[in-house]
Amino acid sequence: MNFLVIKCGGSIIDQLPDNFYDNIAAIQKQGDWKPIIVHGGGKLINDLLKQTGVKTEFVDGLRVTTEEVLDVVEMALSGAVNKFLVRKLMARTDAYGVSGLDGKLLYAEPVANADKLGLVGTVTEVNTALIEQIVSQGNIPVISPLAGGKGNSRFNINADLAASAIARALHAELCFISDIPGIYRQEQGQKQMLTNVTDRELKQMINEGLIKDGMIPKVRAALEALEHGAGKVTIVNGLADDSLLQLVEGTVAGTTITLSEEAHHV
Ligand SMILES: Nc1ncnc2c1ncn2[C@@H]1O[C@H](COP(=O)(O)OP(=O)(O)O)[C@@H](O)[C@H]1O
Ligand SMILES: CC(=O)N[C@@H](CCC(=O)OP(=O)(O)O)C(=O)O
Repeated sequence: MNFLVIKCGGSIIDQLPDNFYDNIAAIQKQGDWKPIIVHGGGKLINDLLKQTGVKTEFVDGLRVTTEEVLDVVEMALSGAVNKFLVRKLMARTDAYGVSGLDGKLLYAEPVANADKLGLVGTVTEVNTALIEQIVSQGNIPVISPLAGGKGNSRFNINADLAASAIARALHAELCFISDIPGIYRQEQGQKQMLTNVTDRELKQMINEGLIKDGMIPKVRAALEALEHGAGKVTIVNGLADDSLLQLVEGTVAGTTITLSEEAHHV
C-alpha cells in the first residue's frame, strides 16, 4: 500500500480552500495512494495560552511544555483542530479522528533536552497496525500529535516530527502544508523559492541562519524521514489549486527535499 502522509500546519489550517479537501478525497478515491493526515495547531495553542495568561516559549521551534501547557495543547489539538479537519473531510468521504495517545498510536520517550523542554517527547513507536486498520475500513486517519509514554505519561510532540515518525514507520511519502509555498533562500533582500534542495544545502542554510523558527523542526523532520525509510518529502502550497493532485501526479509544486549523494552512501 502506498501511503501519503500529509502534515497540515496550524499556520494554514483555517485558510485551506475547499479544493484542498476535495483533492484529498479524490486521491483516496483514485486508490493508488492512501492519504493520512497529521496536523498541528501551534497558532490556536498560542491564542488559547494567551487568553489564559500562560506564558509560552520555544526552543529551536519546540514548545516548552508544562503540565498546564499540555492541557491546553491536548484540548486544542485533539479537540478543536482534529474535529475541524474530520468535519471538513466527512463532508466528502469517511474520516477517523484519533489522537496519537489513543490506542498507543504514538509512543514516546522524553526528548534529550527535557530539562529545558519539559513534557516534549520523541516518538519511539508507531502503531502501524492501528493506522492500517483505520485505512482498511475506508477512512482517512486524522492524527493529532500527542503521544503516550511509560507509566501512563503523555507528551507533546511537534507535529512535523510526529508526521515524520509516521511516514518512516509506513515507508510513506511525506508532504508538509504550511503558510509558505516552499523553502526560501533569502539573501541580501532577495527571496528565492527552492524547487529542489538537498540535506547538505539545508544543514548549511540552518548554520547560516537562513532557516529559522518553525522551519527548523520541519527540516529536521524531513531529513529524519528520508534517512530512515520514508519516500519522497515535499513542502507543498495548500492554497494553490490542485497542489496535492499535482504532487501525486509527479508534477510537483513546492520544494522537494532529497538526500545528497554522500548521505546515500553513509
Ligand atoms: N528558509 C525558510 N523558508 C520558508 N519559511 C521559513 C524559512 N525559515 C523560517 N521559516 C518560517 O517557517 C514558518 C513555517 O513554520 P511554522 O510556523 O511552524 O508552520 P506550521 O504551523 O505550518 O508548521 C514560515 O511561516 C516561515 O516564517
Ligand atoms: C513540542 C511542540 O512544539 N509541539 C507543538 C505541537 C503543535 C504543532 O506542532 O503545531 P504546528 O504544526 O502548527 O507548528 C506545539 O505545542 O505547538
